[in-house]
Amino acid sequence: MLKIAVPNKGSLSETAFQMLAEAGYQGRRDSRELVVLDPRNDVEFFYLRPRDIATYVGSGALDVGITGRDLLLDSESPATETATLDFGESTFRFARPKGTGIELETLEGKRVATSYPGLVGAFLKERGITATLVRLDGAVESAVRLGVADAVADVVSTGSTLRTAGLEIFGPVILESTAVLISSGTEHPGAGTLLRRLQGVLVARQYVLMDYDVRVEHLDEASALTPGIESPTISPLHDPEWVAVRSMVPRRDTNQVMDALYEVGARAILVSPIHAARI
Ligand SMILES: Nc1ncnc2c1ncn2[C@@H]1O[C@H](COP(=O)(O)OP(=O)(O)OP(=O)(O)O)[C@@H](O)[C@H]1O
Ligand SMILES: O=P(O)(O)OC[C@H]1O[C@H](OP(=O)(O)OP(=O)(O)O)[C@H](O)[C@@H]1O
Ligand SMILES: [Mg+2]
Repeated sequence: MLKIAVPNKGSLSETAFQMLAEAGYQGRRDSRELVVLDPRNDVEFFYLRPRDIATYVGSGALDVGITGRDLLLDSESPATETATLDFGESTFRFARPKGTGIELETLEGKRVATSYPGLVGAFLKERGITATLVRLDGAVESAVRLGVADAVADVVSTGSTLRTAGLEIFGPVILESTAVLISSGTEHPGAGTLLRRLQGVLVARQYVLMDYDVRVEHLDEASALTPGIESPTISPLHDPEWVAVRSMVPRRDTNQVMDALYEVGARAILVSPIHAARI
């Protein structure tokens, strides 16, 4: 039975839960449940703090898990990233009080507050900078104002928490993070199925199915606009001068592709959602 670690709370938990449900797995019915057995799929889910997931998977106690890349690296666990899951995107950055002019080079000897000392420590060490890391659990943006640090290093998404705290980003990007699937490294037959199912959910979310009719002489032009993942499906129509085309198109490009297809003479352009996919 495949043992899967999933976030029980925090920014990643809701989307992780939704993706697993879309992938056909049994979710928990009550937020107090910590372990959920899913015998139909031969898996067992362990609801854990996102920060602890890499530790459990790295130790081999659990086979795979969903967590953030930043949390995985911070943990220094031997677990490895096997796929990105395209949610929970964030950037890990240094920030300073507006106008103080602290730079990466001048962090030497200064105090940097962070909830990710493993990640920040490794980044500074690689660059030969020695700073004092002040480990905090959260809300690190307040650390400078409260006098326990000279700068902070934290997760930035919209940047509004930083702005509100009177801070500004400086220095290089420490890490581009996203939710990831991680593995203990031991090959488990169920792990491939989980990965394919989650990738199927991502494809179903990111693509639509586009159907249209086009005159044969414009087919090359039209299918160049809708190359699909492998190649578009071309079907004959009763009128031999026309063909029907079906292809997957990135959801965010839907309207631009429809406009361009119309321009090259395609008609009856129809778009439908994809419920599930196995690519
Ligand atoms: N505002 C955000 N936008 C996107 N991703 C975020 C955001 N905040 C945290 N994350 C990501 O979520 C993961 C952190 O999980 P965590 O459970 O600590 O989230 P959290 O929102 O900080 O929860 P909590 O603060 O309740 O512990 C990291 O991978 C981080 O990059
Ligand atoms: O750039 P933004 O969109 O403002 O998001 C970034 C903020 O979100 C997270 O905080 P969270 O809400 O998880 O609180 P925490 O600091 O207590 O973890 C993160 O630690 C930042 O503080
Ligand atoms: Mg947080």
